[in-house]
Amino acid sequence: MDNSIIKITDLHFSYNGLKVLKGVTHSFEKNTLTAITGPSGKGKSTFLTTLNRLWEDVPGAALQGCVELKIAEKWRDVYASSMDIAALRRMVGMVFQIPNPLPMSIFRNMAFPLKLAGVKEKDQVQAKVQEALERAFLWDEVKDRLHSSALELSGGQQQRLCIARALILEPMVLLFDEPTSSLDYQAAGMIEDLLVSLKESCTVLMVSHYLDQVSRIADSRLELADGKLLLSNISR
Ligand SMILES: Nc1ncnc2c1ncn2[C@@H]1O[C@H](COP(=O)(O)OP(=O)(O)OP(=O)(O)O)[C@@H](O)[C@H]1O
Repeated sequence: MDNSIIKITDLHFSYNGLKVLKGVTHSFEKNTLTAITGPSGKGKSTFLTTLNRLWEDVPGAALQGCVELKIAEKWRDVYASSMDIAALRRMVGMVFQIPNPLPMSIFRNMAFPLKLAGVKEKDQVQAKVQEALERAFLWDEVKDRLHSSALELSGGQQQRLCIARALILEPMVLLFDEPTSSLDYQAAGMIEDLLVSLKESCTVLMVSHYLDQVSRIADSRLELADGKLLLSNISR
C-alpha cells in the first residue's frame, strides 16, 4: 500500500541563476520523521520552503518540477493555480531555527493563527490552545501565566510555544529547520522527545546538523549533496 504523503518529482530550484536543487525526486511517508543533513549553504532550508511555497516572495527565485501533497486521499499539485496558499501553509507548517514568538501574550500567540483560520468561538479557542500546549509539553509550565508576554519565556519554552502554535492548526506535515541549534542540551532534549511524539499525528521533516541527534530520533536520513537528496545511513 502506498503510504506516501508528499511526492516530489524532478524538482529544480535556483536563486538568480544559482542552481540549488538539481532534480530532486523523493517521496515521504506518513507519520515518519526524516532528517535532512548536508554541508552548509547547499539548499536544505530552501528545500523545506519548496514544500509550502514559502520561497515565493524571494526576488529572482525560480522553481521547476512537481511537488504533490496527498489531501483527503487525493494527490494535489502544491503549485497548481487553484491551490489556496493559506490553507497549504496550515497543512504544511514550519518551525524555524530561532524561536519567533510574536510580541504578545502566550495565549494570543496561540489564538492568533486560529483567528486567521476563522476559528472565533471562545470555548473552542480555549480548548484548542490548551490541547496544543499540552501536545508541545508546555501546558504545565505556562498554564498560570497565559496572559504574560511570550518574550519572557526561556529559549526552549519559546521554541515549544512556536511548535504548539504550528500544531494548533492541525498540520499534516511539519517542517523544522534546525529546531534545536539555538538551545542548550536540556532544552534540545525536550524538543527531540516532542518531535518523536509528533509522528503520531504528522509527518515530520527536520533539517539538522547534528548526526547524533539524527541517530537518536530520525527514521531515515537524506543527505543533500550536489543539489540532490540521497538516502544515507543512520549510525545507531
Ligand atoms: N533569499 C535568498 N536569496 C538569494 N540566495 C539565497 C537566498 N537564500 C538562500 N540563498 C542561497 O542559496 C544557497 C542555499 O541556501 P540554504 O539556506 O537553502 O542552504 P542550507 O543548506 O540550508 O544552509 P545552512 O546549513 O547554512 O543553513 C546558498 O548559497 C544561499 O546563499
